Amino acid sequence: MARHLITSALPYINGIKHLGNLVGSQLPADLFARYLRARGHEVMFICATDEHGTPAELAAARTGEPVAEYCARMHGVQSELARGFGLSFDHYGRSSSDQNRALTQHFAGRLADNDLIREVSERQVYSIDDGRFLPDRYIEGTCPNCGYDRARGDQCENCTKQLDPTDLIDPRSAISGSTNLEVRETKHLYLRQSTLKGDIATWIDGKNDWPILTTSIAKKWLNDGDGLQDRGITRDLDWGVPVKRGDQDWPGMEGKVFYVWFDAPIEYIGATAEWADSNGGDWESWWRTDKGAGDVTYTQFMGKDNVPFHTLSFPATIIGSDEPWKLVDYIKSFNYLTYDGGQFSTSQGRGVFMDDALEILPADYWRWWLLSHAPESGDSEFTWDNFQQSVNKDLADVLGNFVSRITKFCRSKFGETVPEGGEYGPAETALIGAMTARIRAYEGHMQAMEVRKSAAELRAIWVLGNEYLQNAAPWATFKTEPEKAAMQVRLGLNLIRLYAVLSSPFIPFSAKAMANAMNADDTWPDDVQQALTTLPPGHAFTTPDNLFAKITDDQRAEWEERFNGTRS
Ligand SMILES: Nc1ncnc2c1ncn2[C@@H]1O[C@H](COP(=O)(O)OP(=O)(O)OP(=O)(O)O)[C@@H](O)[C@H]1O
Ligand SMILES: [Zn+2]
Repeated sequence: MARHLITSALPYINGIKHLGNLVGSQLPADLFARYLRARGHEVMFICATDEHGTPAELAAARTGEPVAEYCARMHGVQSELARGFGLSFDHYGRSSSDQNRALTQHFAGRLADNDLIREVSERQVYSIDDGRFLPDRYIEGTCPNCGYDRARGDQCENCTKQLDPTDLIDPRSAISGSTNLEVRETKHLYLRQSTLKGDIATWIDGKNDWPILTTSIAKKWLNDGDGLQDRGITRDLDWGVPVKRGDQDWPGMEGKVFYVWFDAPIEYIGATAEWADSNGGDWESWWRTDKGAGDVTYTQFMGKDNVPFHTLSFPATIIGSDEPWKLVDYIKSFNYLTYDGGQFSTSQGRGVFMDDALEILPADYWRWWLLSHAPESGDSEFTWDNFQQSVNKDLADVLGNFVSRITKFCRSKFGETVPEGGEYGPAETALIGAMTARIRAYEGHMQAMEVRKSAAELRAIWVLGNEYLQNAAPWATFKTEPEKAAMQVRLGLNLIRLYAVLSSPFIPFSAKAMANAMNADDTWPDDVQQALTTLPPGHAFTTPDNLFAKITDDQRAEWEERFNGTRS
């Protein structure tokens, strides 16, 4: 048994996540966590909402709630949806927690002690009417690059150019619209990442087994242009972790908070501390190599835009602290899922969002499609047509049909108990051989986090059973050799149990329904031949309702229409 720490990129708090967010981080992390648990490993699976930063404040301002209340409410909404999708977090925390606040201040203090923080005096736009600075998205104006008149202080959405608030032409406050602005001097803390460049480069260079997507992004930021740059880690905002040096005040930094990207990854640790505080566990044994985390394997999951922060900034914080914190061992990154010829977009409400998805179909339908089409080697596209085909073929025709045929046939001829009699012949021996080879391949892909290959292998395992059933044809055998038919059905019922165990990381709800129907445990099939005798003659089962309903053409057309615009 090994110990595995798994984290998913933190979903941002300002709204409900879309299917792209789900398949780019939380869902594959859940797949891996469920697989490792099924193999008997000790797993700590952590996620949390990322709650600081200007988009949260602006979203709260739109609903009229105080930002802390807005975040608490949205955390509740996201937790509920996570449960609905079967995301099996050991803890789903909040980056605004007391634990994260203390840890963030602690890291900043350590970095300062190690001379890795410098103070920079910079010019920022100040709104006289609002009585505050206007960082990032708090300011809008005309883009100096393309002339778009609603560019934001951090980026122009039209031409994607990264901006500084002082670059904007005709700037105005995003809060009040006021143009009564001036540029004022303000002091900020910068993390001296450039000093750590050598250490980080050496660390990345040692990661030969990481996905190329991960290392290529890291190396680009490390080496392109002037190389790794120092980064501002504070902001003139109210909402966030107050700037402190450990538990001491930081002279000159009064009223400022840490930048959201500084405190968000620290919340992986913070959320584990939250877990420990509510469950009585030992969080340090997962994170401190001097306190038991030496044997932990740590894997992170995220979409490609989050890679720089996880390969450079967060490691700079960890390495720079010069304390024995656990560094990530493997970063599984994803390309983007696109929606029907365009991008998923939270700000524009484009695509399918987690709440709507669960309203129209059960979670397993989405889990299966998303994981079997995960954007691993390149972007992948969601289309309703592809979704319908994949659900109908893989889930309904292959798996669902197998379960239904075996159980219904058995019930009609032998009753709802596993029948006895008959001996394996060559067909069964061949099946067990083929099944064993495929299951071992499946394990290899799952261990390597090859999500699509794992899905393809699982599907092939389902197909093997279907082909066996088609050839064995117990409904025909029964007429002349009832004992042989009994053996075939017994094997089929045991295959259902086997499928429940193997499929549970992908489709946990349906797997549970299958296991419940078979009154079976969830022991992993280390020995396939033996696993197929788990349900002995006389063992009672119940015939499950149809596991999967097919998506009709009418439904597909209706949903295509319903989700082809944007939602507010
Ligand atoms: N279309 C996508 N496909 C795959 N992963 C995505 C996609 N969009 C975002 N992600 C990933 O989803 C995770 C959660 O992201 P987050 O909640 O911060 O939203 P985001 O990146 O701001 O996306 P959006 O701008 O669409 O709201 C991150 O790991 C991010 O990289
Ligand atoms: Zn522009």
